[in-house]
Parts: sequence; structure tokens; C-alpha cells
Amino acid sequence: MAPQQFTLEEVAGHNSEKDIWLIIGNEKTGGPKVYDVTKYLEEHPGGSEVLLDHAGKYADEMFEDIGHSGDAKEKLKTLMVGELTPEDVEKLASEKVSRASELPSKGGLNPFAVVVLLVAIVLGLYLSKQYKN
Ligand code: HEM
Repeated sequence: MAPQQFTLEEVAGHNSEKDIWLIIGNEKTGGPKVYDVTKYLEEHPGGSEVLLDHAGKYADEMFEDIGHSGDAKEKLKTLMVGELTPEDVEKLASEKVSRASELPSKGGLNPFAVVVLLVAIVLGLYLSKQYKN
């Protein structure tokens, strides 16, 4: 049976302690795959916190950076629930979305922060003019 396919958005919905999925894998390891780590949270030797931090996201870089053992990779296999749709595999590869930072939002500037910053600058200019006169 072909593995089930999920979108990034569907994976992102599994982001709580009671239901946590991660995406791990890259071109070198056979592509990103989707893992259900809900039952593994308590068992994880690295603690549940790091897994929760990446709930619903692409955690490949973190997983690789730790230098997980062969045992860890074997365990990982048992937790797989499926793969990403080809479009979203493409998306991860091209945008390097998140690399464990921002899913599903695309990163970049927060528009609210930009507005606040602009207002602050204009106000600053206005006030400095006032003081000169
Ligand atoms: C389902 C995915 C994962 C599995 C099956 C897994 C498995 C393991 C295992 C078996 C160990 C013990 C050491 C070893 O055998 O390498 C371990 C340690 C650790 N893992 Fe994971 N891990 C997973 C995901 C992650 C992720 C996503 C992170 C980070 C965001 C992470 C961070 C750590 C840390 C910090 C340690 C402790 C290393 C140490 O104390 O030396 N793990 N993991």
C-alpha cells in the first residue's frame, strides 16, 4: 500500500502534547517523512520539551544536529505515519521553510512590527523637529 500523503498544513495541525507530529528527513535520507511522536514523548531520551518545541513542524535540522544514533533512526522508522505531498516536499526544498522555525507561516517580517516601527520613526522625527523650534 502506498504511504499516506499529508500537506504541511495538515501536519501543522498536530501540534499539541496529546497529538504531535514532526517532519524529519531530507534529500539525503530519502526525503522528508511525517512522524507521529505522541506516544514517544515520554520515552524520548532528549526529553519531551524539544519535541514539543517542534510540534507540527519540520524538525530535520535539529534531528540531524544532535547526531542521533542508529538506534534513534531505527526507532524513528517505527513512528512514521506517511509522507508529504510532492508539492510540499518541493516547497520544503525550495523555500527551506522553517528548518524548524516557522511553519506554516512563511517567515519574513511581521507586518505588525513594521507598522509599529514606522510609526515610531515618524513620531521620532516629529518630536525632534518640535524640540528644534
Ligand atoms: C521521533 C524523532 C526522534 C527520535 C526517535 C529520537 C530518538 C532519540 C534517542 C534514541 C536518543 C538517545 C541518544 C541516541 O540514541 O542518539 C535521543 C537523544 C536526544 N534527542 Fe532525540 N529523537 C527524536 C527527535 C528529536 C528532535 C526533533 C530533537 C531536537 C529538536 C531531539 C533532540 C535530542 C536530544 C537533545 C537528545 C539528547 C542527546 C544527549 O543527551 O546527548 N530529538 N533522541
